Amino acid sequence: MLLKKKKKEEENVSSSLPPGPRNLPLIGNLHQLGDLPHQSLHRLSHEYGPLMFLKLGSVPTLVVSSADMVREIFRKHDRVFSDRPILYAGRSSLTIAPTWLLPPMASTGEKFYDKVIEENLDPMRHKPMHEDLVDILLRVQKDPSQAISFSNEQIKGVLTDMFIAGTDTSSATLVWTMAELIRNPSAMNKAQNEVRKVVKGKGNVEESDLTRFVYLKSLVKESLRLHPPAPLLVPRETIESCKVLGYDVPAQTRVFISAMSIGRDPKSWENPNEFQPERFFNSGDIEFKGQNFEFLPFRIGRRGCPGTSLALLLVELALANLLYWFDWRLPEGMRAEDMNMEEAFALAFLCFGNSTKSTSKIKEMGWVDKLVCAKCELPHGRDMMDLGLRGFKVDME
Ligand code: HEM
Repeated sequence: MLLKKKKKEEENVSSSLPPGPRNLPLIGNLHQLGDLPHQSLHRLSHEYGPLMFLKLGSVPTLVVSSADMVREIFRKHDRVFSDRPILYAGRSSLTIAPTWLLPPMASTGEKFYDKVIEENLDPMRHKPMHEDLVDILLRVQKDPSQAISFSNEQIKGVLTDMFIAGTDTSSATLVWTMAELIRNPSAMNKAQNEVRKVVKGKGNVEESDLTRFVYLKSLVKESLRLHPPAPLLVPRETIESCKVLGYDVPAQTRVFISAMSIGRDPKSWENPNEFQPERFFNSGDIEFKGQNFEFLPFRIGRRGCPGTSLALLLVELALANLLYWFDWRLPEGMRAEDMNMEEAFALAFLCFGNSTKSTSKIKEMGWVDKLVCAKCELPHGRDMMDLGLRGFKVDME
């Protein structure tokens, strides 16, 4: 064992760096990433351990893939590991979107947000009852008493961030949860009973009902454990060099925290690959605040997703409405085991190194179209999705 570890260590240029695969000139380890980098890194970490060092092109990169290692790092070096690579910082304060990567989208987005800002500034505009996000940003921008100042460009950057970081992640969570429910009829029954009991004849699930859904919340957590939409979180970068368990971690090392490996780590979770919402049931202990190192779909330490509450609200509300309104089942002859649960590359714009990769999504969404409404016996899975997603839209507006 010791010898094996020694051999692995020797594969790195300097033995004081954490273990990792040998890298090639120029490309480093890029050739080992494949179509689904989070899965390739997960496999590699089985070989090299939960603190793995590699090079993506010339970029020194650290992959952290166990709760224990995350604990070790973030208890001691939270600040050092809280920066983002420079490629995220070009545009706005929060930016996770390297807009230069997607020129056509970026310019379309630019025009769109120009129009939004223009409309909000129009003195003839009908004043809505509540200020929207753009109104608030424009108000703060003009207020001389505010300590911060920012340009229209930065407002556009913030709106882009929210759009990019918020939409695909939330819908992927909803879709994975639906898929798991279809494969687990007893969980589906429990969730449906809970929602229908709480809402009983009201006709619609409302935001105020959400606090009463204990089982439904555990479903969403379990889905995020197994299928985190940002399986490597969003890349961090070390501010300065530091030592982790005696290994050197250089300054400006890119850091991927493998939320996916951590969520399926058998040391932290019993039957880690099984969908068992009960593990979270009534457990107020395991939360999204980044302090439960075995469960990190939204954040770790001081830096994390500012949209967590909104995301949970959107997903829970959509899911509850879908459970309230529909009995879901697959068409005759199609078995739950036949559903394709493979992940596929999906453009969710979370940036992985120098290319856009990848929140994980179910490979073939064909089954969504085939979902049958038990009341009218017609396949209208798409309508169901629309209903859920309309919930998103209404709330986002
Ligand atoms: C299920 C839905 C979502 C998931 C799983 C998710 C997950 C994440 C993760 C893992 C990060 C990086 C955290 C880290 O490095 O520690 C992040 C960052 C971010 N998220 Fe989310 N997110 C979701 C929804 C949203 C929504 C709805 C919004 C806003 C409307 C949003 C806005 C952002 C922004 C702006 C950042 C960058 C923050 C920074 O760089 O400091 N996210 N998200």
